[in-house]
Formats: sequence, C-alpha cells, structure tokens
Amino acid sequence: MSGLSPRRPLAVTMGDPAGVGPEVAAHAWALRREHDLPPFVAIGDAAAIESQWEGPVRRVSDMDGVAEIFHDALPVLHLEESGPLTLGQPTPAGATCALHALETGIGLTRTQATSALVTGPVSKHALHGIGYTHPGQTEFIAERCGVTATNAVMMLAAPGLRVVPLTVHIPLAAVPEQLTAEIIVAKARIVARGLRRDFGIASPRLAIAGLNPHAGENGQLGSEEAEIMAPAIAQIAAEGIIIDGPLAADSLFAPDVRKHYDALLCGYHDQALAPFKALHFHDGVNLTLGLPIIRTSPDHGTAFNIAGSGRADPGPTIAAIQLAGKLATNREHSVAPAK
Ligand SMILES: NC(=O)C1=CN([C@@H]2O[C@H](COP(=O)(O)OP(=O)(O)OC[C@H]3O[C@@H](n4cnc5c(N)ncnc54)[C@H](O)[C@@H]3O)[C@@H](O)[C@H]2O)C=CC1
Ligand SMILES: NCC(=O)COP(=O)(O)O
Repeated sequence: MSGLSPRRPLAVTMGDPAGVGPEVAAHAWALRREHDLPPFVAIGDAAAIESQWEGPVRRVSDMDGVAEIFHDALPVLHLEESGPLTLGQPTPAGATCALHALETGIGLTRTQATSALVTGPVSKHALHGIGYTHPGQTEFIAERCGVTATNAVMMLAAPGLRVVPLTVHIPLAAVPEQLTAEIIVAKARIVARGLRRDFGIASPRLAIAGLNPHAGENGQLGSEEAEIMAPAIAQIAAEGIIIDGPLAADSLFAPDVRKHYDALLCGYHDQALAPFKALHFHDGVNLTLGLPIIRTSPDHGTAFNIAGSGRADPGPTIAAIQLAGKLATNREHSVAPAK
C-alpha cells in the first residue's frame, strides 16, 4: 500500500474448503502488487490451497513475521485437516474448519493481533448441518463481539453505491412483521455513524426504499410506508440525519436518483442485493457496521459450481481486502478518511 498501511496483517478466513474461498484468497495474494494489498494471513485448512494452487505457501503459527513472509509467499495459519477434499462438495469436516477459521479470525482481530477481519464464503446449509444456529456470519461475529444482531448492520459497498438491507436472512413472509420503526431507526443511526467515521462523509444522505410497489401508492398498494416507515423517518430526521423516503424502490436505483445518496436503505435482502450485484458483482464488498472490529467480505457465496475450475474472480476478495486495509489504516492512524 502506498503511504500509511495497517499496523498488523489482516485476517482472511478461507470459508468452506470445498468452495472458491481458498482459491480466491490465493489469487488475491498473487495479485497483491498490482492491487497494492496490505499483508494478510489466510486462515483455514492449508491443504485446501496447496492441493489446487502451485504458488508459494508458508504455514505460520502466529502473526510474527507475517508481513515479511507476505512479500514472497502466502502466509497460511493452518488450523486443521478438513479431510479428503472434493471441490464443490461440502462436508461436515469442511464446515467445521470454516467455523474454526471464523472463530480464530474474530479472536485474532479482537485481540489486535490482526488489524481487520475479511471473511471468506461459507455454506450456511453446511454450517447448519453441524449445529450452527446463526443466520449468517454477521450475526455470529456480532455475538462474539458482544453486539446485538440488530446493531450489527450489513452494508454492501462499491464505488458510487452503498446499500443496506434492513432485514437480512429471514423469509420474505416475515419481513412486514420484522421491519419495525425501531429497527429502521436503530440501523439508520448506525449507518450514518459508520459513513461519518469510516467514509469521511460529514453529513450522510440516506434514502429508504418503500416496501411495496410505488412505495405503497398512497396506501392503495400497502400500508407499511405510512404506518411504519413515515414515523421512523420522522424520528431519524429529528435526530439531524438527512433521510428521504419512502421512495419507490424500482426508481431509487436509477442512476440519476441513486447518485444523490450515500446509502440506500432497503426493506429486505433481495431488494438491496439484487440490484447491487447486477451492478457490482465483481467489485462489491459486504461490510459490517456497528462492530468494535473491522469486518469485510466478498459479496458472493461458495460458488460450489465453479470451485477449482479457474473461473472464480478474485476481484470481490481483493476489494474486500482493500477496503478492510483502508478502514484499518484510517482508524489506527486517526486519518480523516477520504470520501
Ligand atoms: N459471505 C458469505 O459467506 C456468503 C455465503 N453464501 C452462501 O453460499 C452458498 C451458495 O450461494 P449462491 O446463492 O449459489 O451464491 P454464490 O455467490 O455462491 O453463486 C452464485 C453464482 O455466482 C457465481 N460466482 C460466485 N462467486 C463468483 C466469483 N468469485 N467469480 C465468478 N463467479 C462467481 C457462481 O458460480 C454462481 O453461478 C449458499 O450456502 C449461501 O448461503 C452466499 C452469499 C454470501
Ligand atoms: N447475502 C449476503 C450474505 O449471505 C452474507 O452474509 P454473512 O455471512 O456475511 O452474514
């Protein structure tokens, strides 16, 4: 990285060993100079990389010397053998390894042995098969950091677009019940604070999407906009946060509309992530606001269908490492972040 850089390496978990996580971590390392990446350590089963990548790997047991090793080889904190590996086919041992890597990455970052946590893609289905009960990684990290799930806010960020799903991994049918005014207000506060602290936006401009078509068409197509969103928006605005809405979700993403906002708050997962991924699949970053640590992740999943084929793009992982490095640098050196 040019100029200042994080004081310690970043922790990059490899996610499910049968998915694309190990290969995109390795390919990110191979492209470290082109993308000016800060030193990082990959965490998980070293064999998941060594079995499919011919680049240099150096197994490490702690964070000492990782930054120096990073120049010449990919440092890997090897946790355990996850058994015979068939790419594309998750196993309970692989899910267990992914969970141990997540736990280890959180611990290293909480204790400041690493400067930030970048999580690789896990299979939620495989994790649930070994008894994991959290909806995703975000909620697990929040719990380990002593933060309630409501206060750990998922944001997807890319150049020129940031989106926040106000409800995340719940059935669509549960959205109207769970999208309360309290949740909207709490998450809007955390988003505004995160934009100020980490993105250097002094007066963040938020917009919230209506839940129903045409933002309810004045009550003709639904009542959540008037009954839940309007009081929440009034409360947020009363606290001095700039917020518009509820705006019709379809036109909110039009270029001439979205350009006026620093973050678009959406009612549910796919309202936010479907347009985001259509525009930014290859450089999108999932980050968690409201935590005491910095956590980012590529915006894609395990991609079992292409694991080992050489088709997995390391771009999202590179973007996640770059953003984590930038946020860590800003916080550690008290640099006013560039907008
Ligand atoms: N951060 C995380 O841990 C995430 C985990 N998941 C989990 O991943 C599993 C699979 O989910 P899907 O919905 O199939 O999403 P997915 O992102 O794994 O795959 C969707 C499509 O995108 C392609 N794709 C994904 N990453 C790519 C890359 N780096 N380069 C090129 N193409 C890529 C895949 O080949 C597939 O065609 C599920 O268990 C899901 O819960 C999904 C999203 C995020
Ligand atoms: N769709 C986003 C996603 O699944 C990532 O969730 P998380 O594991 O980061 O909580």
